[in-house]
Amino acid sequence: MSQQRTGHEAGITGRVGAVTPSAVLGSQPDFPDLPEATVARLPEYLRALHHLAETGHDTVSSEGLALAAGVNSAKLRKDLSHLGSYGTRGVGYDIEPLVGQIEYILGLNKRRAVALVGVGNLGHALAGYAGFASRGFRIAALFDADLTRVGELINGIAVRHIGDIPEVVKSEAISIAVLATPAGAAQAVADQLVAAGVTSILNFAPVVLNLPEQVDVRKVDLAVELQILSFHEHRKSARGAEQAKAVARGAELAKAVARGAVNGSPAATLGEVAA
Ligand SMILES: NC(=O)c1ccc[n+]([C@@H]2O[C@H](COP(=O)([O-])OP(=O)(O)OC[C@H]3O[C@@H](n4cnc5c(N)ncnc54)[C@H](O)[C@@H]3O)[C@@H](O)[C@H]2O)c1
Repeated sequence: MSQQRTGHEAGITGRVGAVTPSAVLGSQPDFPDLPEATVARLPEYLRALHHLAETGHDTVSSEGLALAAGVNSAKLRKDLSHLGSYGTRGVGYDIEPLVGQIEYILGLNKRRAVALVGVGNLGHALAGYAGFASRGFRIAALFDADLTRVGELINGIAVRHIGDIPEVVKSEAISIAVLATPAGAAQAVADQLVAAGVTSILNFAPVVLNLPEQVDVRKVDLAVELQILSFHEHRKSARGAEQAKAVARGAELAKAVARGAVNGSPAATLGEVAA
């Protein structure tokens, strides 16, 4: 699933100084100079590194990590060099410190409380997803406007009414919210969340949110992903058709050459085929 920025949606866009391993792990953390595409790949490296650590590895080569993360190894080396991590020739990267570095950069060294608004089909699935906890997030609150849903327990968390957003966002120190309401309700709910103190929103509703500049919004749209795959399918079939035509033309050409060789006038027959 890819995530897209729309309108003023933001991520880490600025290049805000360099980082060294000691800056990451030391007492005076500085913030790294990271292109946004690198930021988008860091979670993949982290996932792959966790898996490698769980399967008993202490070190990994750049090729091994690139393969596990599904990226090109030159890109991976460049990304990790932004963190001041260059690996050791012949050994590769030490997994544990690299995990620490990436977690620090992604702000995952503390578990973040997340609110989810709109506990319908999608919201239920998200609220029940165990993967958030293992990746550093705690679903701290669930909200819905439908009173019949209020009080329902999902993974031990009771659904609250959206009227409780200000109180709960404050008491649970929530800065990130996931929006899974119908499109028509999304802007008003986002405004409520922001007024309560939320500063980052993961928006699943198919609508562009208009929010203050300082609020980071990421949009997830599976239909857009399918449309992109549809483009690739279309291109493959168009190319396939062209290739089939080229093969047919080649076969005609070969026949013409053969006929010409028999008749003694290949140039004329080649001209006929080309036409
Ligand atoms: N991004 C994606 O890939 C993707 C995939 C599926 C669905 N969606 C979108 O996610 C949203 C939810 O889809 P769904 O199938 O779960 O819908 P749903 O109708 O099952 O659930 C919507 C929930 O939002 C609640 N709600 C309505 N107004 C609200 C408000 N003002 N405040 C709080 N809660 C409110 C409803 O009571 C309901 O529980 C839709 O916008 C849908 O288009 C996105």
